[in-house]
Amino acid sequence: MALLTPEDLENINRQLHEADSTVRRVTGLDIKGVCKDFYGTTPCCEKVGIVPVTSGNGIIGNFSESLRAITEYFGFDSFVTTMPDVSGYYEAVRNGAQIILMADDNTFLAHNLKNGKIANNQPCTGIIYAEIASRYMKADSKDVLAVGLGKVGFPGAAHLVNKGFRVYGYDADKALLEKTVSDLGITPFEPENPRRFSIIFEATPCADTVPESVISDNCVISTPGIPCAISRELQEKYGVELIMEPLGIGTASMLYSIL
Ligand SMILES: NC(=O)C1=CN([C@@H]2O[C@H](COP(=O)(O)OP(=O)(O)OC[C@H]3O[C@@H](n4cnc5c(N)ncnc54)[C@H](O)[C@@H]3O)[C@@H](O)[C@H]2O)C=CC1
Ligand SMILES: N[C@@H](CCCCNC(=O)[C@H]1CCC=N1)C(=O)O
Repeated sequence: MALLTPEDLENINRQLHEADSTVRRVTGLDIKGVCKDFYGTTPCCEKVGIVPVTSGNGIIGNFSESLRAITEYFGFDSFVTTMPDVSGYYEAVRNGAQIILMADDNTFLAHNLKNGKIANNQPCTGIIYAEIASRYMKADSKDVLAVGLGKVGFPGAAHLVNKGFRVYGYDADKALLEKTVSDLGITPFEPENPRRFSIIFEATPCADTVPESVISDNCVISTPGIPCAISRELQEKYGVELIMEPLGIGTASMLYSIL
């Protein structure tokens, strides 16, 4: 699993603000507005306990601190426990947390202790980035290119199919692409005869996975994938609306989904 680095999370508040203004330009709503409209829920200062976890590759510098800044940005009352792991979980509950946020190297979860609802970051991230892309006000058709059909990309592509979009899918893993084509009934995209899209959704751990041949002027590229799916040069050349942020939008999706 591709893990975040402390560098990915630098200036998380600036990254969130920048992503929010792009989301507003693309959909007419800010991230809060999209989450509220999509999930039908609104935060009202729920107490969120953020528990650092030392397993596997261990604690990621400023991961917990970023989650605190993100939860505050979206209207929650949050704290990071002083202890990690089991002791931290105990500390969070004893200090009145209604929602637990914690992540090991494979699963990043949000658990609402009051209503029992639980969310996983990977599907929640794919679905919210796909939802934002699907709300692009200037889209010229219902055709979408989805690049990367893994733990984040597949749920996002499935969400776009469910919303009635014509999804053209691509993944470097041919077997996975074939399975996704049959599971979701999407069209396999062939890089050898490309066409241009006004909506592109990318979720891969590789850079430059969206070729120039598929980019149309002012298209939306909604991409949780890290590193970025296109170069700064291509983004400027085509006036691409790039929705890309390392942690906050996916975390908001998790939290709104369990309220
Ligand atoms: N921004 C955010 O909030 C979040 C970002 N992520 C990031 O999203 C990315 C995807 O995560 P997962 O879905 O969990 O990974 P995954 O490994 O389950 O799926 C990635 C997929 O991309 C495909 N792929 C790799 N290189 C490719 C290429 N050049 N062209 C086409 N397909 C290619 C792989 O075959 C794989 O199927 C990672 O970079 C991860 O760090 C994950 C969660 C949240
Ligand atoms: N155990 C560590 C956190 C590990 C998080 C690993 N997961 C990722 O990097 C995923 C989450 C969103 C994007 N990638 C800590 O508590 O500091």
